[in-house]
Order: sequence, then structure tokens, then C-alpha cells
Amino acid sequence: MPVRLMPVVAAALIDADGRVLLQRRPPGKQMADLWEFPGGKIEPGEAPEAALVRELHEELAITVDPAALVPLTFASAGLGERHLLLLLYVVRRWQGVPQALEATALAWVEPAAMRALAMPPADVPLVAMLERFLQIGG
Ligand SMILES: Nc1nc2c([nH]c(=O)n2[C@@H]2O[C@H](COP(=O)(O)OP(=O)(O)OP(=O)(O)O)[C@@H](O)[C@H]2O)c(=O)[nH]1
Repeated sequence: MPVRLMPVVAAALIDADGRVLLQRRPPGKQMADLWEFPGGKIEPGEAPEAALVRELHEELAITVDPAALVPLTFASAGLGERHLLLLLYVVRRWQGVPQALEATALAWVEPAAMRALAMPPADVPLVAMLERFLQIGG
């Protein structure tokens, strides 16, 4: 059965205290009001890293060197009529102070507190993996 693949890139920005930046999706969008990792869809012909650098600039007004994007894990899940392939990167270096240009809120969250937030279903295993990764000093 053919699927319509939807490739999405997302970033776990980690600050000096080991907290993770999450943003809240605006009302009216798919998955409204859920907390998510900043990011978005890869456009046709775009490399994943270029897409993530672009999205982080559009959503947070920060500049990120593609070399600072460290692949961590991915999610693969049906999403309506499409199939989401969500690539999660860890980012520890960027320029600028993140601003909520598209989200309704930003929050720096302790890793253990992430799973208490309402997030899209595909993010649940990503959050578990990220928490373990940060626990072992990744
Ligand atoms: N950015 C992001 N998207 C996620 C996450 N988890 C998850 O299921 N998604 C889904 O991946 C898709 C990303 O689309 P988006 O709407 O953020 O992408 P975009 O910025 O390109 O938006 P647009 O369609 O308004 O141009 C949405 O269906 C969203 O619900 C996540 O943690 N971060």
C-alpha cells in the first residue's frame, strides 16, 4: 500500500543547564496547543539539515550552524492520510535568543518534566529517548 510520506525535522535545543526548549503550537493548526520540538516539514529538494536551520530561523529567530545539528533519533508513524517521518536532532550551539515567532509560548523544560506535557503522539518515544540520552550525559 503506497503511503504519502511527510518528512519533518525537529530540534531539541539544550541550554547550559541541560533544559530542553519546547514550543506550544498555535490554535487553529493541526495538533493545536500541544507542546512540540521546534521544526517543520522538509520542502521538496531541501536537505534535512537545511530545512531545520531554516525552520529554527523562521520560528525562533536564531541562527544555527548545520554542523551543530546532531542526529539523535526518529519517529515513524501514520498521521491521518500521511506517514510522518520525524527526524530529531540535538542542538547545543546557536546564535541569538529564541523568540516565539510562530508558537504561542516557549518553555525551557527539565528533561524529567517533558513527559508531563501534552505533546503529539509521535513525540512520546522521542521524549523518552531524549531523557535517557541526557541522563547519561549526552
Ligand atoms: N515541528 C514539529 N512537528 C511535529 C512534532 N511532532 C509531530 O507530530 N509533528 C508534526 O509534524 C508536522 C510538522 O508540521 P508543521 O505544521 O510544524 O510544519 P511547517 O512549519 O512546515 O508548517 P506549515 O504546514 O504551516 O507550513 C505537523 O503535522 C506536526 O503535528 C514536533 O515535535 N515538532
